Amino acid sequence: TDIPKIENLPELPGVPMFGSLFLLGKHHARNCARLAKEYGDVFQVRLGNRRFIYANSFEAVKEIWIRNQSALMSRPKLWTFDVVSETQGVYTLGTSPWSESLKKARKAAATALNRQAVQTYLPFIDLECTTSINELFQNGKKSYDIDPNGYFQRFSLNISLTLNYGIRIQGTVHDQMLNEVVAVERELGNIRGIAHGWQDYVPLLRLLPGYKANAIKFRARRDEYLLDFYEQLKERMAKGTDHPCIAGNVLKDPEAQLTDNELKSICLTMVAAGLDTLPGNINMTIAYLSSEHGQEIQERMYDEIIKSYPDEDPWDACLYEEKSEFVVSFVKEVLRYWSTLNLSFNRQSTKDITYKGALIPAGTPFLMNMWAANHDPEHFKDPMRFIPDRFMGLSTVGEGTQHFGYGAGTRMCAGVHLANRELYVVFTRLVLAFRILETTNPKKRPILDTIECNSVPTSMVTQPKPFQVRFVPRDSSRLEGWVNSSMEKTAHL
Ligand code: HEM
Repeated sequence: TDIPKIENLPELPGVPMFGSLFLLGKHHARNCARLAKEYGDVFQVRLGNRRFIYANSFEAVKEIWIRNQSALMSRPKLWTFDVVSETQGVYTLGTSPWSESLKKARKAAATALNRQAVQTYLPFIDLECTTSINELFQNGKKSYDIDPNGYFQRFSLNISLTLNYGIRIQGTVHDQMLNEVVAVERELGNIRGIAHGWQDYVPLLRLLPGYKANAIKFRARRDEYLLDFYEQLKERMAKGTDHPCIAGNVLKDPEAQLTDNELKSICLTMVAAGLDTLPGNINMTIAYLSSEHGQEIQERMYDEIIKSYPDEDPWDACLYEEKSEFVVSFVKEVLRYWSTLNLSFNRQSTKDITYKGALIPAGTPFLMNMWAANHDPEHFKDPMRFIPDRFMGLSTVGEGTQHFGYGAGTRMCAGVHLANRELYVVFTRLVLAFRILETTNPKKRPILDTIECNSVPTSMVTQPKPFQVRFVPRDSSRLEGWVNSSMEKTAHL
């Protein structure tokens, strides 16, 4: 292995050349959680010729990712993803190893995504959320049974495009560009999945045709739409019709502190970052809400929302203030329960770390088994149950990390404020607008197991297997009123 065996730290059994790849199979998260019962919650694993440290409990993640955060700031490079980034010369912020340049680009992105900045994006959340709910409403008139996937992919992508380039996809969920971006980013997400490509760990496999060609093909398709978005922005700037946005601000500022590659890295990140994570959470939660327990949750949630906004219109007010403690707790439970990035993004240490007597040298890659930490029975009561009010009574400040849905420590998700507000608004409005029911066709019903629901188990992010639910408007004329008022308010965007 690249890193020699670490003393005083359990190691999973393996075979020559492949290490523990066969043992871990496609479901690293669940298999490691099982193996942790035998080998301890932190162990070393040989994946081909690379050595990784896996952390599989809430306490272990807290110890390594939070208490040792200054030592865990980098990301390892993997062969296939390197091919994707080869000619472009840039990584997304989430895949970049630590460097001064990354620090600058990350700071620029973090400023554009901080709590204050998110307040200025509320009209975009209003527009995109209304567009998706309205399309569900209109399509529901033809058939109540709908697969919600595309609706929230467009929601997420359009917000990213608006923030970054000042543009949005105007089409329906069948729009060609939307589907191209979703398909390509999904494949790139697969490539980044730790369990996906054994060629990352077994160099001999790289000689087989296909791996490199596939990565290059998807990289080329991504380059094409990134260029297209960039050109659209430049065209608008030339005509003076551009909207304020991250890329535009950098381009217009003669003293911009960012290089071309740093800007490119931000653009790449913005397009990719929320595209699967956010819809994965929304869609699996819609699936859950259609279940028997989901019916109870929807009724409680509806009452709680109405109670929390007594003198205001909740459709509008939920944009500005997260007044319902129940919905806030529900959102946290969504992130904990589904753990859609079930192995988070891997990290690499920049300094030695000592863990329970084991000296782990700088340069070692680490994997947070987010799924295992978020379902750790030592930390969470009934971890396998979805309990919407689980986090009620816990203040958002001073209670430490409550779940690891956004990772932890120095390289924690930079989009957390935006994502939290998006989830709060989407769930509040969905419950105000509809009763989400099970479809009458049993074959189209969702799989609700947090691991089995994933159509590509080796991917980086959970991609729900296709399913349908019924969206039945609670009150069509009220919903029409809400849609019309939001559309009027956001018409200028
Ligand atoms: C529900 C939605 C989301 C989830 C569950 C999620 C989760 C994550 C996780 C687990 C990481 C890795 C953190 C770590 O290494 O500890 C991450 C990184 C990141 N996320 Fe998110 N994310 C979401 C939405 C977003 C959005 C909407 C954006 C921005 C538009 C965003 C921007 C980023 C960036 C820039 C990083 C890289 C941070 C770094 O490496 O320094 N995320 N996210």
